[in-house]
Amino acid sequence: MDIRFEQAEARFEGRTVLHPLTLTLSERRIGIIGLNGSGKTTFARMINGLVTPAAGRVTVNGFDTASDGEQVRSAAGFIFQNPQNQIVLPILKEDIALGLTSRKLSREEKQAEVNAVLARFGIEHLADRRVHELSGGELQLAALASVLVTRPEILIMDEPTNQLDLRNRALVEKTVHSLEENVLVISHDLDLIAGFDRVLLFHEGRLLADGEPPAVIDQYRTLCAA
Ligand SMILES: Nc1ncnc2c1ncn2[C@@H]1O[C@H](COP(=O)(O)OP(=O)(O)OP(=O)(O)O)[C@@H](O)[C@H]1O
Repeated sequence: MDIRFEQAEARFEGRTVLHPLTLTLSERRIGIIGLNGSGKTTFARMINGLVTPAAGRVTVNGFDTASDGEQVRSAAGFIFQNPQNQIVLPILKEDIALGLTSRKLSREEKQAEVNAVLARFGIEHLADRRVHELSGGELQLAALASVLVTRPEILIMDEPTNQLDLRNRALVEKTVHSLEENVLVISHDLDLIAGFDRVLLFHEGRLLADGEPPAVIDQYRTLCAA
């Protein structure tokens, strides 16, 4: 994984939401923290081209997010804050199969891929369930499965444990730690990112701290106490 921000800036309606930022990301587990409205989601969305820079550029494995959207999105999958927003079809296995549309696979091969990804998260029993009937934790795992079936190298997750009870939170945490993919996680759950390789702290649209979890988390606590 090679993600580069080169003086990349984000603006909405003329207002700078992320000030020009230059950095390279290559670590396997990266946490993104900061107060509400500090620019975390905007930063994450810039990585897979959902937000394109108003100035500067962002590249993923050498592909420019502004001009090579397709390559960028196939390398970097995004799991939204509300997973129900990204599930399109009513039955889980059909929704997951949708992610395989662009691959030239037979019906049987598609079925095998869907089964494999469901098994990976221990949710085979949910294959025929209606998505709107799933619990928050099940939905979170279903969203993971629907993105990972496309085999992205990088997985970006926006507050994956936010609405979960302790049990489902533990389940999603365990899953995040066991993923082979490179993972970037925006989270207010400091336990989740404590064991990560690198943490980025955003504040008022700027990168305030960047380093190993203990020091950056300490700085965040100081900021919250101020
Ligand atoms: N599409 C948009 N149009 C206008 N303003 C936006 C848009 N998206 C984000 N913003 C603004 O950009 C700023 C940063 O928002 P962002 O969602 O990146 O913050 P965040 O750190 O992820 O916040 P939270 O923890 O609350 O999810 C906020 O002031 C927000 O109102």
